[in-house]
Amino acid sequence: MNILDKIVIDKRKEVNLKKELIPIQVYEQRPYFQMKTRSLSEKLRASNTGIIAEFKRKSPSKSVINDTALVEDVAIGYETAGVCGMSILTDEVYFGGTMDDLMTAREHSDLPLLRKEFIIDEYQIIEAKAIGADAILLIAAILTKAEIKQFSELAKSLNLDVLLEVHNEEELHKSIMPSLDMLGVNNRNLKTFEVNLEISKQLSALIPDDFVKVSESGISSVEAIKELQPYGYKGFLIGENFMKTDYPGASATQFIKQLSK
Ligand SMILES: O=P(O)(O)OC[C@@H](O)[C@@H](O)c1c[nH]c2ccccc12
Repeated sequence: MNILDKIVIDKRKEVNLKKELIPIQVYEQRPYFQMKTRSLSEKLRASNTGIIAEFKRKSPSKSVINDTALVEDVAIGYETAGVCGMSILTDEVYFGGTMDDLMTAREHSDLPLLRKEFIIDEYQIIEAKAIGADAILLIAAILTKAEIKQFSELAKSLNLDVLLEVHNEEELHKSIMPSLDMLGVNNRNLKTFEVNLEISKQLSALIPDDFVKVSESGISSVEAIKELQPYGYKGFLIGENFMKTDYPGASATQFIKQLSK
């Protein structure tokens, strides 16, 4: 069994348990549930840099990346750096994130916030809105076409932006539908952890122009972004390159300065 299959099995158990503890109606009463959301895709479209910076403590591929940085410091740092949005892992078992991380970032910043989660149930989308997210990630590798449609339409009805992530042509073909805002190409194969930026280049021509194109993972230099921009990419999701440093916000500031030159 690959790691992605394992994560999904655990996630189903986790969500089923949570559903019994916290009914959806409770989430629908939360103040953030009524909050006006900020559009990540519009911000990317209007930006010349397009950085989505991630808060990631650890990952199955790298183990610990940063276990001392505080999410509030990083959120403020990223916002000061001028990123377009912040991605926050809320998976605890494999990525060391929590829903509290997202709520803390929400309290300290006005950035569009992407809930980075393995979404396999509508419940997690309601939850995302209730904790203050502006956008959700959907991963084509773990969803059927019908689920992608159902989940993205629910997200749109809550005014959440949708970033749909693919890693190959087959996933891309089953995913293209009007209820998505952003199409992300993950340069990392979630089953083998192999990273290759060429995947973004190869798939770019197959993504219709109505979607904001995002290149995800393994981006560690300004040069890499300059290389991807001619392929139509407007968004760049960067985690480890910032998080592996002592001051992720300061690293993002340096990076964006260099990119805007
Ligand atoms: O740390 P990196 O290599 O810059 O990658 C960030 C982000 O793209 C990565 O964390 C990611 C992309 N898709 C995911 C899906 C689930 C968990 C994590 C991810």
